[in-house]
Amino acid sequence: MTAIPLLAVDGLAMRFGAQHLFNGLDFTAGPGAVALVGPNGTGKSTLLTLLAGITTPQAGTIRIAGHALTQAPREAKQRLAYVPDESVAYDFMTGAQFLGMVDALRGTRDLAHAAPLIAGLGLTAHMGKRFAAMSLGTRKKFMLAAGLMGDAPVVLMDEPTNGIDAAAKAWLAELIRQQGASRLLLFSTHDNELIEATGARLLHLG
Ligand SMILES: Nc1ncnc2c1ncn2[C@@H]1O[C@H](COP(=O)(O)OP(=O)(O)OP(=O)(O)O)[C@@H](O)[C@H]1O
Repeated sequence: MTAIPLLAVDGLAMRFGAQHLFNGLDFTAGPGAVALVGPNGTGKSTLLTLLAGITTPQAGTIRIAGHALTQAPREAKQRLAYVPDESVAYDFMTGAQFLGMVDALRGTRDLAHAAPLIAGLGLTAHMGKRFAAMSLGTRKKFMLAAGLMGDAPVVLMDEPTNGIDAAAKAWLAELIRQQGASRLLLFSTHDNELIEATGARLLHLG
C-alpha cells in the first residue's frame, strides 16, 4: 500500500493578469524539510498562500494529507500551519496574548507545551510586550512560534530566517532538521545557510 503524501499538488496554475507564475505545477512531499527557491518574483510567496488555502488557484488541486483544499477545506486546514513573512498580529496585542489566541483557536488552551519553542527562539523576555513596540525580528519570531507550536503535520513558512538573529536562526534550523522526521516543513528562502543546516530538499521555481 502506498502512503498518502502530506502534500500533493496537481496541475496547479496561477497567473496575475498576463503574468503566468506557474502552469501545470505538480509535486508531492512527505515528511522532511523542503526549500522553495528561485529568483525574486517567481511566485514563492504566492505558492505558499495557495498551499495554505488563502489564495485560490486558477486551476489544479492541492491535497493536504489526502484532503483537497477546495472539497474538504476544514480537514485540510486543520492539518496545516502557515507562517507569513510579515506579522499578522494586532499592534495592541502582547506576544503572550497572540500565542494564547492562536492556541485557543486550535482548540488547546495551554501555552505550556510551547515553552521550549518560546525559549529557543529567544522570546521569553518579549512575551509581555505589545506588537507595536516589537522589533521586526521579534515579530517574525512570534509568527514562527505560532506556526510551529501546534502539531500540524504540514508547516508552511515564508522566508523563516528573514530578520531573525544568528542564535535563533541556528536553533530554528536544528528544529526543522529534527522535526522533518515526522512533519513536512516547507519554506521559501534565499538563505543558503538555512538550506545547508536543515538538509532541505530543493524545489525550484522560475
Ligand atoms: N495580488 C497580486 N496582484 C498582482 N500581482 C501579484 C500579486 N501578488 C503577487 N503578484 C506578483 O506575482 C509575482 C510573484 O510574487 P511573489 O511575491 O509570489 O514572488 P516571490 O518569489 O515570493 O518573490 P521574493 O523572492 O521577492 O519574495 C510578482 O511579480 C508579484 O508582483
